[in-house]
Amino acid sequence: MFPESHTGYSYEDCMATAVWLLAQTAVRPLVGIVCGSGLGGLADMLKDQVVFNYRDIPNFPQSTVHGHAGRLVFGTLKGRPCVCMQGRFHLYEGYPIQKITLPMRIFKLLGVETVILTNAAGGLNQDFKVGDIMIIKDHLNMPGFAGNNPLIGPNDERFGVRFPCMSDAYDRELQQLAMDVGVELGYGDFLKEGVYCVLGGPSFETIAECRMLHKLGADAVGMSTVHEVIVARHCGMRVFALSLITNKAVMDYDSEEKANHEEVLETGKQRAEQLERLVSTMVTRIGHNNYS
Ligand SMILES: O=P(O)(O)O[C@H]1O[C@H](CO)[C@@H](O)[C@H]1O
Ligand SMILES: Nc1nc2[nH]cnc2c(=O)[nH]1
Repeated sequence: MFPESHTGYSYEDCMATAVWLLAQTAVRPLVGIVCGSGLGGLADMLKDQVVFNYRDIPNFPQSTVHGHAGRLVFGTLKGRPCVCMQGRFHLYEGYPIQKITLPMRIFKLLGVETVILTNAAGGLNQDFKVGDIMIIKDHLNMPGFAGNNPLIGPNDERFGVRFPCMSDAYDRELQQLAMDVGVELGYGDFLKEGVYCVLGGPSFETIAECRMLHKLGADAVGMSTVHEVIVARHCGMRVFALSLITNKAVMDYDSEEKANHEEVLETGKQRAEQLERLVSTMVTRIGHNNYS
């Protein structure tokens, strides 16, 4: 049904990748960042970079999407050790769901405690504008409803429990921190919060689908993040995620608008600076070791 859907990636495989990476950099990251479409500039903020192309990392998939560079960048962000995925993997690229989420387990084995995920998304909430930043407070996992969940297959307790809780997936303290930092930076007018819905893609939604998702309680729709969140929470990392609203979902049969990837990348460029400042300021204020 799904590509290689039951071939997991063993603890030993993940450990081998983590050990390989740790042998080549002195950076011991506590924060892991995932850059969404057109948001790879976040990785460029890291100082004293050690960069790996995905193709050179054992067991790593390759980025195939325009706007996802395919580099794992280690470095420091205002003195804090970080690792940053400049490019993520999506279901529609044809990878098994376990493979697109593999980097979360490698983050864990590298010592990462907090994961910050970003994405580009279509706005369903009628109060949202293009360029708004939505702090994700919850998600709707549509592929999960159809039986496609990254934790399907044998469970290795060294990563986490068989049935992980998801009602606390998005850390509330980090949501509040983002709101506080955003307001301090003067971003209050375009900082929102809401529910992100993941679909498989790569086709964008029909008008009827957008209307349905909105009725179901989704504020934004995209094709990523949720699978990574599930795997990150399963192995006990703290999660913060945000969506840049890059386009308005088309909800009206009279509309002439058409979702397209060029607009997504263009909006990313326009908001890059604020998004980078928001994330980097958050990183300097995140406590570690028992989340102090
Ligand atoms: O979620 P990210 O990786 O930001 O990318 C989003 O942008 C692409 C569509 O333009 C899709 O891949 C969608 O998921
Ligand atoms: N599914 C989906 N993904 C997106 N990524 C950026 N915009 C969109 C959108 O409108 N729909």
